[in-house]
Amino acid sequence: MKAKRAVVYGESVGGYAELCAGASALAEEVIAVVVGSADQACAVAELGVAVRLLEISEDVWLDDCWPVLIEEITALQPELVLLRAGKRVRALAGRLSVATGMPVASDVASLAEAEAGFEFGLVRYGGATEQASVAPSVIAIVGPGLFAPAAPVGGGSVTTIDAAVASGPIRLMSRAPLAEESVDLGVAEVVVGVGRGIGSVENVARAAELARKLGGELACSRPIAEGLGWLPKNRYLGVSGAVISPKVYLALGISGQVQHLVGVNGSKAIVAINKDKNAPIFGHCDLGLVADLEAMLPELLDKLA
Ligand SMILES: Cc1cc2nc3c(=O)[nH]c(=O)nc-3n(C[C@H](O)[C@H](O)[C@H](O)COP(=O)(O)OP(=O)(O)OC[C@H]3O[C@@H](n4cnc5c(N)ncnc54)[C@H](O)[C@@H]3O)c2cc1C
Repeated sequence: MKAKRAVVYGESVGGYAELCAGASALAEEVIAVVVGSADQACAVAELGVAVRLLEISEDVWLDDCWPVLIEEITALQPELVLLRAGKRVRALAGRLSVATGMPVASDVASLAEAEAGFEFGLVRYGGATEQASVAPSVIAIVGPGLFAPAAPVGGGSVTTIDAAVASGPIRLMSRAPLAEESVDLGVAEVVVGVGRGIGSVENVARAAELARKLGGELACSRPIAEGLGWLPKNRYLGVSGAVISPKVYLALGISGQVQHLVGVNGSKAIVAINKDKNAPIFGHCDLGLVADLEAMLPELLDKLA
């Protein structure tokens, strides 16, 4: 049976589009809580949902908003809360769980209606297995790609939450632009991932060019971002990085360890190029090419010129 009410919190409009689609399949009423500006709230309302907006200025520390948000969500008495996975969201989920008594399901791999509540699969052991659980109500932390995004249909509404945000012990002193450019790999339809087999910074630039020609985004395995520092950390995929589900994931010189695959095995198609025919990635891809990237990359770029 469908739940009566779901509340979603998605951080970006793309995040809300996915969560609203998932929530409306599972609950009769969907309410989106937005922390930010009226413009952001209107963009979310375009998805056809009721938005509760906590309007804040840029100098408000987001964590200070949690008490208001928690009070708001608790009063709404939802059976389902969907939170888009992100760095700050786990702290919100824990505090919300204490306030509402609802359990938190993090790393959710599947979510469906059950006879009395919800049945969800949780990623375990770095993606090696999935554990099924059932609960009458749940706060689910959901990564990109679990639900196909809802298209804007209009007809939503925006109501402002009338509450003051009190300053906590941490004060926001100033803001500076991020040194890393921001990227939402979760919304790209084509992702080109480079691993250690890419071999050089020059080849990373070639892979970036390939991604651009394919209309996609460039991503990588963890060692490329954390060890070699050839790409920023927000571009690595996997259990400790971003999780994607593009139409096509092109893995270049990636061995296919489970920690990486957790981030990409929601892709509709995985195409892999690796010079080692025994590389584990070949056991997980739809199309595999045993080839040396030193020769293959220029050829691919040439073909797409
Ligand atoms: C707790 C923990 C968390 C982790 N989290 C993540 C994570 O989130 N994401 C992640 O990616 N990793 C993660 N890792 C690391 C993970 O275990 C692997 O070490 C990593 O994914 C391997 O990266 P790689 O495939 O780029 O490199 P390698 O395993 O070194 O593979 C390189 C591949 O390139 C191929 N190759 C070499 N030269 C060429 C060439 N010229 N042409 C074609 N192919 C070539 C080789 O045959 C090889 O298969 C984690 C590890 C731990 C312990």
